[in-house]
Amino acid sequence: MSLANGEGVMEVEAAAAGDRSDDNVVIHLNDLHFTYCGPDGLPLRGTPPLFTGLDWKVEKGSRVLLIGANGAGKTTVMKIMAGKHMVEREQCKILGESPFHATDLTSSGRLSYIGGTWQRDIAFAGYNIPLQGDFSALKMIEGIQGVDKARRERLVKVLDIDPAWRMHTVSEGQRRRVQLCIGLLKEFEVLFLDEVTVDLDVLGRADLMNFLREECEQRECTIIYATHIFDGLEAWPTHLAFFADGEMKINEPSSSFPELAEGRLVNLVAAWLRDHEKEMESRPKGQKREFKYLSNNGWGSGRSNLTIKLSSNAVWRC
Ligand SMILES: Nc1ncnc2c1ncn2[C@@H]1O[C@H](COP(=O)(O)OP(=O)(O)OP(=O)(O)O)[C@@H](O)[C@H]1O
Repeated sequence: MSLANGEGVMEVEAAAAGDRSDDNVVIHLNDLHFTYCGPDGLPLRGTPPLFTGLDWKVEKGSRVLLIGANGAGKTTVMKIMAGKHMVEREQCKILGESPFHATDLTSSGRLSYIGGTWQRDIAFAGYNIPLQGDFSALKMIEGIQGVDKARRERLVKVLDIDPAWRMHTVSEGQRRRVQLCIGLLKEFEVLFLDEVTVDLDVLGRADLMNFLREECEQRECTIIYATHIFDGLEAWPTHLAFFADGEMKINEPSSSFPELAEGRLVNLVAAWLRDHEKEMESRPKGQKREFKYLSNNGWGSGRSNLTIKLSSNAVWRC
């Protein structure tokens, strides 16, 4: 670029200003494209891509409530941001790095993802078997190396974990508490929480949310929390993000919503969902859409959860 004319100088200044305004951005989705693929690694024919150019920036220290209807794509986008699905490097940056490629982000604990139930696939036993075994909660928790002892003790207290619990006899809620403790042991910089409070009792949930809020305030870490349970959450988020149709429809600071101060978060969310439903209903039906698939995002947790929609399933019968 030539700096000889005034235009060039202005362009450089504008670029520098843009860089500066991004200094605090820790989560950056930039024209994100994503499609779930079939067993052959190709997009399922006729299935629309989930994201076709999703942009999102989140600043350091934010606590974002990620809101959206069932199937909107919250889990998928969180998994992409947690490095569990491969996308092009430039399309997803967490703490300045591509989370799929920069494995040190997750191994160091700087980026933590806690979601789903705590399950694994076990040969001959089946898929999604809850993690269990005749070992104690303490053994699991102490198995995580490089953790500050005071932090560990605090978390065990906050989550009200009895170190003597045997993991094969605990309830769902107790198992969830141990999962949360393990996910929070390291001092994360960015945390993705995907509907993890469903099994917690009211006090357990309140204590956890207070702990997370303190973490953000004291250490300036960033949390994205996807949930459908909004009771008592009004004072927690710094931002609300409403996600629908593969787009971030609303992404605003909490101060923009008087409903929060009035304790009516659930009404606000219900209105967004209803408006979106109406918008979908008013769209012309039966229109054939052309889909453009930009990249293949092959990760599928070791097995296919997909419906095979090919015209022939001969391969699968042989
Ligand atoms: N492994 C998969 N293979 C193919 N499609 C999938 C897979 N996982 C999810 N999907 C589809 O992607 C879409 C988004 O799912 P996702 O789980 O991200 O939504 P969500 O917003 O988290 O929903 P919920 O609120 O119900 O948890 C859904 O239409 C779902 O059917």
